[in-house]
Amino acid sequence: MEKLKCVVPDRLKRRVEESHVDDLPSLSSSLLQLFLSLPQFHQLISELAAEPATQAGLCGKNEGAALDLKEKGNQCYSSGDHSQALRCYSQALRLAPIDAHHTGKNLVATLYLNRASLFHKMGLSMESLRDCSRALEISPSYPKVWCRRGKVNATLGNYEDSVHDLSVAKDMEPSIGGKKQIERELDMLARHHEKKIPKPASQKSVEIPDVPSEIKLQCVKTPDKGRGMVSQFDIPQASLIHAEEPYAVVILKHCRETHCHYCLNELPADTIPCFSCSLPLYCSQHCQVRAGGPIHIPDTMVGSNFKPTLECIPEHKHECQGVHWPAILPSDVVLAGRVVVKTMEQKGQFTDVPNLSETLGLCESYSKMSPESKLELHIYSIVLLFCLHHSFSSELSINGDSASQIVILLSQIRVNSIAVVRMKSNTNDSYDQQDWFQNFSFGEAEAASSVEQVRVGQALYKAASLFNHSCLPNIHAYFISRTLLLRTTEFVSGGCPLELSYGPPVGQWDCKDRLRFLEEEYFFRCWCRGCSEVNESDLVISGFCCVNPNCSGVILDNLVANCEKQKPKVPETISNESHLQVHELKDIDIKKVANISLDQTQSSFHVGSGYCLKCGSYCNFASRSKEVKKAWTDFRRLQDSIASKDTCGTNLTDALRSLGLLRSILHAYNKGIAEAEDILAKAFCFIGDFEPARDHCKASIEILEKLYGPNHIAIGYELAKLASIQLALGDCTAVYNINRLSAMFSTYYGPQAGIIFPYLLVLERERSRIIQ
Ligand SMILES: C[S@@+](CC[C@H](N)C(=O)[O-])C[C@H]1O[C@@H](n2cnc3c(N)ncnc32)[C@H](O)[C@@H]1O
Repeated sequence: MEKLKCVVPDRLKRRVEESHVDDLPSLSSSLLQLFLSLPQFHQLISELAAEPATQAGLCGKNEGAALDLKEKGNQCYSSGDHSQALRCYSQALRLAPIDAHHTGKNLVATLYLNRASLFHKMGLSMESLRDCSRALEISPSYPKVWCRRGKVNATLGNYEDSVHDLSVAKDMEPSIGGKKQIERELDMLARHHEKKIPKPASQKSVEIPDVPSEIKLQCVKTPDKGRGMVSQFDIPQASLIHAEEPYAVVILKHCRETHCHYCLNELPADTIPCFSCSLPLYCSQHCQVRAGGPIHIPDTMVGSNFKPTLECIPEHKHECQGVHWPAILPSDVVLAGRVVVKTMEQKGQFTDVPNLSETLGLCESYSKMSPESKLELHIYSIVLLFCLHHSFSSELSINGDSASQIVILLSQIRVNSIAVVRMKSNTNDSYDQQDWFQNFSFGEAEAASSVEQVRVGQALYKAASLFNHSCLPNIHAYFISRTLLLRTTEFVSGGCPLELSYGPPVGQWDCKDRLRFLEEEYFFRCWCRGCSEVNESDLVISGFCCVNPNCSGVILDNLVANCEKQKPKVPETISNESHLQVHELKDIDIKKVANISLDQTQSSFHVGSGYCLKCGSYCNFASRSKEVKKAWTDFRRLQDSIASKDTCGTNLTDALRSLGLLRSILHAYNKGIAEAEDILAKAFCFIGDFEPARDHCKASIEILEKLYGPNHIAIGYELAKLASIQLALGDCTAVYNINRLSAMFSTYYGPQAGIIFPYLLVLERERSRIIQ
């Protein structure tokens, strides 16, 4: 990419810099001419798009490597290194061509059989059963697989299935010795079969609820946010208002080895690879078929030139010929490829990239992008066009019009695609133990109740792209597999905009940071209520306290003050505003003073770095900031000592002293104090001193309630930690906090709360135990 950027002459770079959407076809055409004349461009395309000449390519199948891994897996199995054996077999499955044979057997079927035997040995019977069935689908006349599946079914208590499988194995087994061995298995099975054990429950499948028919949404034109969605009628809090499957989706690179490339859920141990390339991994055949297409394999294909038959229009199909580009190009470019292919297939035309703006109806951001980003879009659009020409349709014309359509699409993806996230949650079996809370570890509770969301994919949802952003959102987005669900987090009256948060909301970041994030990521100046009206959270979140001990005012730094001054609307009444976030600030008059101070026509106060908004007293902001920075080194040290499981005696004392300092310098609701209190809670839990841990956790929550409002989901995660500490202390007030967090989670996630956040179920079980 950098090499291609460098060869673009300044004259063309200037054209890119000044270009608008209307200029794109001729500009794309000029860039295309340029690249076509460059040998390094052709070299790049052949590396990305040509099928690997040798089987050793990055994404191609590789029989030799698969056989080596199979051997290594067998050795590890024999020496008892089960986890390494599993890695070897799974990697071999990824590399083995579907038509490869070894010692007269299909290699893939043999690998599934070997992995099934390993799973059986490891006690993973369901995984073993699934692998046996996969092997039989490929090679239905493989007696060893029938025999293994018979044994696994016996372990699972599936008596009839077991007898059936072993009987088939016996009939197929060519050797007398082998037949006798299977007969012995059958006899043993009959002796041990006293009573039939019920089959284990099949894998959990999550129902996606329907949006109630009375929820009617409308797309309207707004004065400063383009189109937006509103409700036609009043909608109660916690209502599901929208559910949508993605138009296209792609897994992020860092999740390729850990999450299913189709549904984006975490991978089980018995992963399934793609039949045609070595890139994707799937959690089930269901996902593999949807992504790569079903496969029908005759058992009699030894030595034949077998090519798998791919049916329907699976999304990975055009990328899966062992070519490198899906592994190398950025995720949003691969996503663009999927969108182009899907659109062309839907239209049934394969020569020109269709007019995507018309087809998708999404807003674009091209003109607002930096010259550097624009040039990147142009280069990627041409590269992608060549890759699609090679892997998808050789009829696809390579011209300025098609390339410019892809430039627009890439700019649409920048502002309309949604990150698919998963909650990082520890579903450790130890939660099932009765005495878990007696052996409580804050680290475990924190991992379990972690607020951390991991981005696993990037997707385009056509209808959901019409929802605008607000830093004070009234709807919440979450995912079940790849389905996007939107739920109201408050009562929304008919005609009101329905807006979700594209980034950190009010309470998490101050206004200047939010504005910068939205400008950089989505190219717009946010005009939501949180960024256009003064709110208390933004004033105090990074504020300092007044030097005057009798004043409860707040002192802002220069950047925050400037940002607040630019808010065009300062609400005149404070107490009657129903939507205000912070209802019970002790020093509510900060807001009144802020309103006057920030409205420069009415105020004689200085609003700038170092002046108190309430009394106008001045403090040396720079020197106080330095003290705060220094205090934070103590908290970092404490965090490090917890992370390295050191005893933190002096570090804890230093951090406690620094908390006092922070409290004397920062405003009482500064987010930094909440973070410091949280670290202290963790440290006290670490040393098993739960009472101070509880107090620090509560102190942190009190501040967060002021910043986010009392019912925000961010408080829910903190309440999960507090309730865990209270349970460890045998403190029954945990019940109150569990009730609160249950209510919060069902507002945000409805009946799926326990799936999204499994730790909630653990806490609810504890609550039932206490109440009984
Ligand atoms: C995903 S789209 C939302 C639908 C869009 N308004 C439309 O007409 O298609 C995102 C774009 O909407 C606009 N937008 C969304 N929220 C906004 C806000 N709070 N303030 C200003 N513009 C906003 C921006 O132009 C942004 O790039």
